[in-house]
Parts: sequence; structure tokens; C-alpha cells
Amino acid sequence: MTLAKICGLTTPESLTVAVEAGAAFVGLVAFEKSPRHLAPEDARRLLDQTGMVESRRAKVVVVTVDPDDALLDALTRHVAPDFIQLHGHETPERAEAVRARTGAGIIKCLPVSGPDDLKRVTDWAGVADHLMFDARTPADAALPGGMGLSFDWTLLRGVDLPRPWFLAGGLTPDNVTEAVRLSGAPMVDVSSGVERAPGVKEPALIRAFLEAVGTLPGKQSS
Ligand SMILES: O=C(O)c1ccccc1NCC(=O)[C@H](O)[C@H](O)COP(=O)(O)O
Repeated sequence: MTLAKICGLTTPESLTVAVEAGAAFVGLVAFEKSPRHLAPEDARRLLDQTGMVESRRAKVVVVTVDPDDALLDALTRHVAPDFIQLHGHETPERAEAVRARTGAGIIKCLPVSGPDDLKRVTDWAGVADHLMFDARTPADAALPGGMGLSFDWTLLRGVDLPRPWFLAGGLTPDNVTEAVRLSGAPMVDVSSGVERAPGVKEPALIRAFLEAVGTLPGKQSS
């Protein structure tokens, strides 16, 4: 079974659709430059509005970019996420400190534009619970993720990876089947591919994406 994360959810409607349609992970973005940004208090309100605090029907992931301790403390207090996704230039040492400070699991995103980018994987073997491979955004891009950009999925095929991993970047309901076939990904992540405008999720696209993922054969990730 291929597992899916729907990222950048900001409304009760889209969060509910994602969970009910089978997302294993739901992502909330805590990064002020993002159109999907939620302050910790707003993230908590969203979880409360959808009953997610009690049910935890999907794992809650908060996406951060080089978070400082004040943000981590606020996220822990208000959200208590299952995972913190590190989407910046964090080192393995900083990731260990984030885990110790928050008690959350760690998803480390590694940007990919070519085969050399996969060499960094070994640094994260004993540190991250999950890895994420996302398209490297241009140096002048507004955001380091959530840009709808993809990379050569075949780079990941047959690569021995030390942790369960997500394929991310430019996935859509129409291409996710091919992306998993070419990469061998056990888990997939999407944001802009299920939006009608930046930061505005489209429930029908969330359902279509999760339906496509649900039909995939594949390895069960842990
Ligand atoms: O989504 C954002 O706004 C964002 C901002 C800053 C850092 C990371 C961000 N998103 C991280 C994700 O996990 C996205 O789902 C991932 O980059 C894939 O995005 P997309 O290509 O739009 O599907």
C-alpha cells in the first residue's frame, strides 16, 4: 500500500476531505512566507474544528523551514504534532535537537536536482524517521517547497534508502501513478497539485489524488 500526505491544508473542509479519503499524513505549514501558513494557534484551531485532536485519524505533520526554538515550543504547546518536517538547511545535529525539544518524529526533506543530491542520504540514516525527496527550487524562488516543481523520478529507482521515504514535488492526480512506478516510492506527498489556486485546496482534486494512490500496488512502509 502506498501512503499519502496531503500538505498545506488550511480549512476544516479540506482537512476533513483528506482524512476521510484516506490520507495517512496531513501537513500544516508553519512558514510565514507561504500562502498556506498557519500560526500555531490557528493550526490548533483547525485541528479542533475537525476533531483531529482526539481522533488523530491521520498523522499530523507540521512543515517548518529552519525553525527557531520559539516556534518549536509554540508548535509543541498548541499542536503537539506527530512529525515535524524540516524543509530548510537543518543539519542532522539540529534535527536531533528538534526531536529532543519537541518529542515529535522527524521528516527531513532533501532537495533534488541531480544524482549527487542523493549522497546526503547517509547523513540522515540514524536521525530522520522519514525522508522526503522534493524538487530543488531555484535560488530566487519564493518558497523552498510547495511550488509544483518536479524532478527526474527515475533517480530514485532502485536506490537503497535507509528510511521510509516520500516522493514530493509536482505530483498530481494524473501523474502520481507514473511517478510511483518510475521511482518506487512507498509514500507520496502533494500540495499544489490538489489546489485550484496557490494555497486554496480543491476537495475534488484531493479525492482524485487519494483515489489514484489507493489503486497503486506497492510496499507497505513502516
Ligand atoms: O507548501 C508550502 O507552502 C511550503 C513552504 C515552505 C516549505 C515547504 C512547503 N511545502 C512542503 C511540502 O511538503 C510540499 O507538499 C512539497 O514541497 C510538494 O509541494 P508541491 O510540489 O506543491 O506538491
